[in-house]
Amino acid sequence: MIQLFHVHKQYAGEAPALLDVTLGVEKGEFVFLTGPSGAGKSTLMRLVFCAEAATSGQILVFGRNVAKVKPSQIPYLRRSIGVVFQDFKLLPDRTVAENVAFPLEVRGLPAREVRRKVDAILRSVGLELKGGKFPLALSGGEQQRVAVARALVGDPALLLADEPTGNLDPERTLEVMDLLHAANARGTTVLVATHDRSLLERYKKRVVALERGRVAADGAEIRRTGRA
Ligand SMILES: Nc1ncnc2c1ncn2[C@@H]1O[C@H](COP(=O)(O)OP(=O)(O)OP(=O)(O)O)[C@@H](O)[C@H]1O
Repeated sequence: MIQLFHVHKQYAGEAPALLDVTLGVEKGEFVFLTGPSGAGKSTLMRLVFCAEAATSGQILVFGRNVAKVKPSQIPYLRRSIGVVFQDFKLLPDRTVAENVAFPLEVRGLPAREVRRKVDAILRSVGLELKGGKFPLALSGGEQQRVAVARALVGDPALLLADEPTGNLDPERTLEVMDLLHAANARGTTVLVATHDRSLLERYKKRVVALERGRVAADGAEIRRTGRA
C-alpha cells in the first residue's frame, strides 16, 4: 500500500527531515508513527500524500511511484486517501455538513447518498446536531472530529492522520480512535502520527518510531523477532 525506499527529505538550511527511510505499510495494516517533535512524522505523511516531493529515494503509494504521478493526476490519487492534517483546514465558509460532503461531491455521488453518508458519519462522531453550523462556531475538539468525519466519509483505501486526537479530551480521544479502528476493520489502511504513548499501549498496533528523521524502531519487526 505504501513503500518508501531510502527516502531522504531535506529542507533548505535545515538538518534532514527524513534520512534514509525504508518502510513498508501493507494493505489493511494499522500503524502508529511516533517520535519526538521534529522527528519527521508530518513530513513522511506529506510525502505520501504528494503534498511535497522527496529529495531522493522512492515512494510507492498504491503501487505507483509518486515522483512519476503527473500533477494533473494527483487529485485522482488523493481520492483514495483520507487525511487529517493540521494544515488541511476545514473550509470556513461551508457548514460542517458541507465540509464533510465535499469529498463525496467531487466524486459525483448522488445527493441523496451524500446526505445519507454525511448524516451517518456525523452521528458516529457525535456531531449530528452541528451539521448546519460553520466550523468557526465549533470548539477545537469538535472541529477535529469534523476533520476525522471528512477523512472517513468516503471509506478511503488509506487514511493518513497527523495527531488526530491532539485537541481532544480522553473520552473523545477514545471515540476518535475507535472510529479509526472501525475504519481499519472495514478495510482502510491506517497510518496515525501521535505523541500519545497511552494510545500506543492501549491499541497494541505496529509502532514505527522516528528519531531525527530515521526509523529508530519498528514494532512489527520487534514482534516478529520476538524481542518484545
Ligand atoms: N516546510 C518546511 N520548511 C523547512 N523545514 C521544515 C518544513 N517542514 C518541516 N521542517 C523541518 O523538518 C523537521 C521534521 O518536521 P516534521 O514536522 O516532519 O516533524 P514531526 O515529527 O511531525 O514534529 P511534530 O510532532 O512537532 O509535528 C523539523 O526539523 C522541521 O523543522
